[in-house]
Amino acid sequence: MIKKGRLQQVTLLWDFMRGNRVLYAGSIAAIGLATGFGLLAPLVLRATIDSIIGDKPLSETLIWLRRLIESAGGKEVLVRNLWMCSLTVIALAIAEGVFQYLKGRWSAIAAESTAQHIRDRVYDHLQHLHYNYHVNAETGDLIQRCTSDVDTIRQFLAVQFVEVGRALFIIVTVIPLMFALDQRMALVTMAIIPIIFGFAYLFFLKVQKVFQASDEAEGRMSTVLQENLSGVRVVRAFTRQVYEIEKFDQTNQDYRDTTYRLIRLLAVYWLVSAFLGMTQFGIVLICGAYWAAKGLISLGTLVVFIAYVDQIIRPVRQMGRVLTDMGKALVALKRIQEILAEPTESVEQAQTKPPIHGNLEFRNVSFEYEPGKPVLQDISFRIQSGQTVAILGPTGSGKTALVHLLARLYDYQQGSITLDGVELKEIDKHWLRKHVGLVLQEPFLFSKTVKENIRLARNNTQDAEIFDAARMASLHEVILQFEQGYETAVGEKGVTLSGGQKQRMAIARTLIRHCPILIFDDSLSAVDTETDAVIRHAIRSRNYATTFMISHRIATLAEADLILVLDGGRLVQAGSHAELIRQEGLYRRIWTIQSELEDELTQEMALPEHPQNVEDLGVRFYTPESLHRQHCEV
Ligand SMILES: Nc1ncnc2c1ncn2[C@@H]1O[C@H](COP(=O)(O)OP(=O)(O)OP(=O)(O)O)[C@@H](O)[C@H]1O
Repeated sequence: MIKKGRLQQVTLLWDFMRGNRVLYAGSIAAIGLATGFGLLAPLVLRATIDSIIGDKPLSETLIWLRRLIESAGGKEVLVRNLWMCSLTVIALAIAEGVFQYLKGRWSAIAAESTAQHIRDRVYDHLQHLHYNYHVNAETGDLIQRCTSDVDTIRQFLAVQFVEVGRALFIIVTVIPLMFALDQRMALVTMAIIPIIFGFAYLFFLKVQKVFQASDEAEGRMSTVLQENLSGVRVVRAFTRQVYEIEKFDQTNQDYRDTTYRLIRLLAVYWLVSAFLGMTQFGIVLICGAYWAAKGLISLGTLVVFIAYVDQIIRPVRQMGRVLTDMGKALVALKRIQEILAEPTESVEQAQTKPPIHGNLEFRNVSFEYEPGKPVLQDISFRIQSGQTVAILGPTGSGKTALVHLLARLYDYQQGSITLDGVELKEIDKHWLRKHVGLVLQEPFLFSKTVKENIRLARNNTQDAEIFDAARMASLHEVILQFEQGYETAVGEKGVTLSGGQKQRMAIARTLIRHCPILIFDDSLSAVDTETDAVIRHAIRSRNYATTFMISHRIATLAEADLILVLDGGRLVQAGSHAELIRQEGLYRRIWTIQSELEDELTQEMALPEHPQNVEDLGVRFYTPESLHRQHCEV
């Protein structure tokens, strides 16, 4: 009985084959015809040996062969023109070749098209999965599923799938034909076939597990490789090369070992099945020769059975390979099915698309990523459209979580958030995200030009608008200094740019969207204090958006209309800068430390013997915010 999981995979494969099923059917028909022509040639030889060269009556040959012989002028004509028999055999071989070619061509086209269809579908599904899925997914493993797993399915469909058609064709044609020719010889020809088939099936069961292990080992190796390449700068900075090399070596070795096991198993399979096949051949030869010598079968019949034993053994031996590749394809299908089974971001019915101005109210909002582990608890505050809210708090206090809720990247479990009076959960997610500009903590730049990277947020943005946004992000002058200006290519993740430049580019990219709600998640951390102020003022003077600003730098937060101080997921303080420095609490403590450090720094820089270059003072390393982080983490 087919297991439920396997049935689902077969159903999925059938679904993937949609649009190409006629081609698959065509290629199965072609392989059937090719096999058919291959089977006819020995029959022509038999008639030639037994009834044209020999003296067996024509009545003993198959009816259609008799007709063919008669239409060619009968035995007398053919015995003088044996080349006609040879020509028939050659014509049959050509016909077999043509249909083999058609089978190969059609199945390859269908398989390529199916693979394209699978990749499209998986990619499309990945685009619609929940944000959290991508946060937790291993990119290397996902890439492997979208590429090498799809290729495994493609190979199975292109080569082995139609082989099943050949095997079926042989079962329904050759076996009855053999019994019609000679029952004893037919039984002898099939004596070992069940053993070969049983062995192929056992091998399939064994090898399937090894294939899965090999596939998983490859996935682990790809993940290590991908993570290492993405984080190569961290690896270098922490001189972790040796550790990373050892880690890669380990996964690489695991992959090699499982692949070795696989190769060993395959080698054993081909060896044993070849031995069984040759034994079967030997039995046919010995019995056939013995019965032919005794006159129980004709020489032509012996030739036919010698040809047929090979015709049968080849696909039966191949069955092991077919089943193995099918096992591999089923494993690959299972891994693809796992992605497709992941629920996409729910597209709730009757979601509203209200005009968005940016008046927000949080009422007793609580949120957890995982059940039982609250990240935000009982958060309440209210802000008007166009106001700026600053969020301060120790690492892990829930600042990012709070702004994630605003874009509905996650939904809160308790309380209520209203945007312009409408409950946030009732607003269409895509509509909301169109109106919320989120600059992430770690900006990602694509391997495109500077201009393309900024335009990414809005396709039809005019150059003038891009320049304007870059000016607001204090980036325009910097870009103009690049050799090719806005046409400069930035590598994957913008390796040619500094951290601050990347952050400013991400800001410019968000600004061109003119969203009524803007969120800067610690997006100015790599920018120096002065540029930070310039950017903030430019944004404030030109934008009327409700702005959320997460930062560890008091100078960045001080001008906000409302400052929220989070600690352990709770809102411990809220108010303006003036109000908060009058209160005992986290905000005043951080402000005091940062102010003292700033003063010390100013004094030191004023001393003539000290270098004037801020970088030389190591200021980036000892900035108030880095000390604040240490303070907050205590
Ligand atoms: N996808 C996630 N799944 C489960 N837990 C998460 C997830 N993302 C964050 N967390 C946890 O939620 C808590 C709050 O994280 P959050 O990123 O909001 O903190 P933060 O205040 O922004 O910190 P930082 O200043 O370091 O950016 C942390 O304990 C973090 O480990």
